[in-house]
Amino acid sequence: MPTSRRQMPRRIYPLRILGMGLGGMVVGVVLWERQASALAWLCMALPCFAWPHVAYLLTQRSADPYRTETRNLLIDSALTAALVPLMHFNLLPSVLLLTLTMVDKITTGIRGLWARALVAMLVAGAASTLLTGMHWAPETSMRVMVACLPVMVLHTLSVSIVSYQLIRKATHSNLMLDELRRVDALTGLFGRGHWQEQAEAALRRHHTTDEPACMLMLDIDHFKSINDLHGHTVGDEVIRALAHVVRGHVRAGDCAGRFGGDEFAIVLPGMHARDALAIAQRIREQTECVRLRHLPDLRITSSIGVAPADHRHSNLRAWIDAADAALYVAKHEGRNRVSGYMEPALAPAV
Ligand SMILES: Nc1nc2c(ncn2[C@@H]2O[C@H](COP(=O)(O)OP(=O)(O)OP(=O)(O)O)[C@@H](O)[C@H]2O)c(=O)[nH]1
Repeated sequence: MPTSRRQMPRRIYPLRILGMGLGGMVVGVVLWERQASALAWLCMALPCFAWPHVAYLLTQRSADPYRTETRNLLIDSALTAALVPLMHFNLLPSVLLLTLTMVDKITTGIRGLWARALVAMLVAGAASTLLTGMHWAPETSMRVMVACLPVMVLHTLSVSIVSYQLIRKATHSNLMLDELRRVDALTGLFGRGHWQEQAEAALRRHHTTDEPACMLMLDIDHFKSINDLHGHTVGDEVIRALAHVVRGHVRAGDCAGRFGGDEFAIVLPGMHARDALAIAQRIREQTECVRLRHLPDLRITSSIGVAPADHRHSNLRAWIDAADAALYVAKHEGRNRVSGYMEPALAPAV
């Protein structure tokens, strides 16, 4: 069961004490004004002051506290509606208490609870009218109006505070979701979706303003054998180490992402092919220097294809294909090298 559901009874307990207690005081003022019988006072005191504790005990002893609490919420509404005939339909407190109990049901976010509460209120209101008799005295005195004020103020404030907390929580969760969508969990580089959006933006800029941009497609050499020989955990470590190298060679405005398993893609906006090839060479050289602490003899190399953005690239796919083609050349020519699309392949700088 989600934590929020498990904590629901504990969260509601003090709110129920406060809400029912303040409601009880309003009803008490009405009963006092009309000099109600002791039985009427008892009928007010039990739901308003004893019920919150009974409800809490019920949830504490329940095998399914969430379900019990949902039922308790319906009982809250029924008890509130039963107070209305007891107050002889005194207009302001009746409308106020019925509205607030409905607001409480709606703000739980439990699907359909308000509709079930409405039924419970109608039944309880009718039953209470039958038992107490139909006495119609809707006028509200100034004294009762004043007694209603704390309920209005405190309820509005508490609902606002809860809404504020919920909005903060939802905003935080949305940010986390966005972060998960943007960032690859293993490497901390951009995930493929976000990388593609950035790459598309760079290509669009190239088409509209002629701003140069280059794409680097990097693949770890013989990565499958690293996995096969040393296991996937070591494979993951190698991927992370490569991501570290990549991160060390990109500027703030560049976009480095994990394209797939052992493949990385980097977009360098504003950069011409010559500079991009130099960066690719540095990344390749740095890859050779990577050492895992517990496997110092493991040698890692990478192959990198470089493709400048071109007006003939009608879409991102075409640009990626160009970088892939360059990567294929680098692999084909023996790996551990950089190959530029339309540029002659560069031998490893040893
Ligand atoms: N450890 C690990 N392995 C992965 C992950 N994603 C994909 N792989 C593995 O990466 C390997 C990819 O190998 P390839 O790039 O196809 O081939 P390669 O061995 O690198 O050969 P070349 O690229 O031709 O040098 C496959 O064995 C995948 O199972 C991952 O997140 N972690």
